[in-house]
Amino acid sequence: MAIKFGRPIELRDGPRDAATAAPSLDLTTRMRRNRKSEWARRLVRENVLTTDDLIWPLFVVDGNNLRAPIASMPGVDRLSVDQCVRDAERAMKLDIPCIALFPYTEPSLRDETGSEALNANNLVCQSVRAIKKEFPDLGVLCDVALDPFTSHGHDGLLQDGRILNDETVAILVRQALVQAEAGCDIIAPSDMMDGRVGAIRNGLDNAGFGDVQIMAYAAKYASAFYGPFRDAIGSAKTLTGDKRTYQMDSANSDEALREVELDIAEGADMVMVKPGMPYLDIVRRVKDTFAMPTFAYQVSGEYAMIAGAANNGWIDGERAMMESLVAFKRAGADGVLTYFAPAAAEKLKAGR
Ligand SMILES: NCC(=O)CCC(=O)O
Ligand SMILES: [Mg+2]
Repeated sequence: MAIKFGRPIELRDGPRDAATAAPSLDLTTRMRRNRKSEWARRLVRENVLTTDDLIWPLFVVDGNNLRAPIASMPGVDRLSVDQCVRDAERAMKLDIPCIALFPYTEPSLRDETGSEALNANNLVCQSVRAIKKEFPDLGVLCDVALDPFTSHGHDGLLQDGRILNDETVAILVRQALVQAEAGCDIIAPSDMMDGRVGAIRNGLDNAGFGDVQIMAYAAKYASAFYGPFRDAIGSAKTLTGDKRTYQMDSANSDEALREVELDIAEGADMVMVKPGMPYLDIVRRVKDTFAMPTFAYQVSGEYAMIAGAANNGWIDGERAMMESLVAFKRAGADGVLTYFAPAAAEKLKAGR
C-alpha cells in the first residue's frame, strides 16, 4: 500500500456544485487531475522506497545486555554484542537486507596507529561472527578506516601533522582482511586515502576473499554533519584538527566524479556519496554518469536534525523521515545507509 500522510483532502468525481462545475480558466492541462486521490497518486508515482533500499548502521560497545543511548542521536543506542545480534534479528524480520557496524572503542584501546583495528577479536569482528552465526543470510557491511581506533581520531596515520597516505593504505588492507576473515560481506572503505580500493581488492583476492564486495565511500565530504557520529564512536573529543586534507571540499562536484571513476577502476562494486541530503546533486551526477549501484549515507547530523526537530514538536518526524528517504531514490540512489532504517521499515511493512 502507498504511504499516506495526514488527513486526506481529496477531489471527488461526480456531481459538483455550480461553482466547481464551470471552471473559469480555459486550461487544456490541469496537473492536479493526477493528484486528485490516493489511488491516482499511486498510479503515477515515479519513485518508491522499499525495505530493500535500506542499510541500517549499528554502534557496538563493550559489555553485556547493554543498550546505551546516544544523546545527540535520539532513538539510537550503542549496543553490546549480544544486543547487536538482537537488532540483526530485527533487521531480518523487517526485511532490511544489510546492516553496517561501527565500534565504540574504549579509550584505553586507542593508540597512535589504531592497532585495535587489526585485532581479530575487536568489537566489530566479535559482532560479525555472532551475527553471522545466527543470521547467515543477513548482509553485514564493515567500515574500513582507523578513526574509531586512533587516539587522535583521524582515519589514517598521523605524522608531524600530516595524514600519511600509502602507509595508511597498507594498514587498511590488513583491517579489511581481519573483517573478511570474521565473515563480513561488504568492505566499505571510508578513509578517503588514494588507492585504497585497489589495494584492498588485491588483498582480498590474494587471500581467497574474491566474493567479498567493496562499497567505496567514493565521494565523502569533510562535513559538519558527522558530529553526532563522532559522539557515538567517542572520537568527538579526541579528534585533533579536521579532515580536510583527505575528505572532499563541500564546494566541489566535478571532483566527486573523478573520485568515483577512480574507485570503479580500482574495483569498487558499489559507490557511495556521503553525506546524503545536502549532496543529492552529487548522487544524481554519479548515477547518471556511471550507472553503478549508487548509495547515499544519510549521516548522523541529518538524522539528528529530523529526530531533534520531531522531538520538539516542530515537524512531523515520520513524514519528514519518509520524505527524506524517498528523496534519495528520486536523486538516483539504489539504497540509503540510514539510522531511520528500522523505523522506516516498520512503517513500510505496516503499509502506512
Ligand atoms: N564512516 C562512517 C561515518 O563516518 C558516519 C558518519 C555519520 O553518520 O555522521
Ligand atoms: Mg578516492
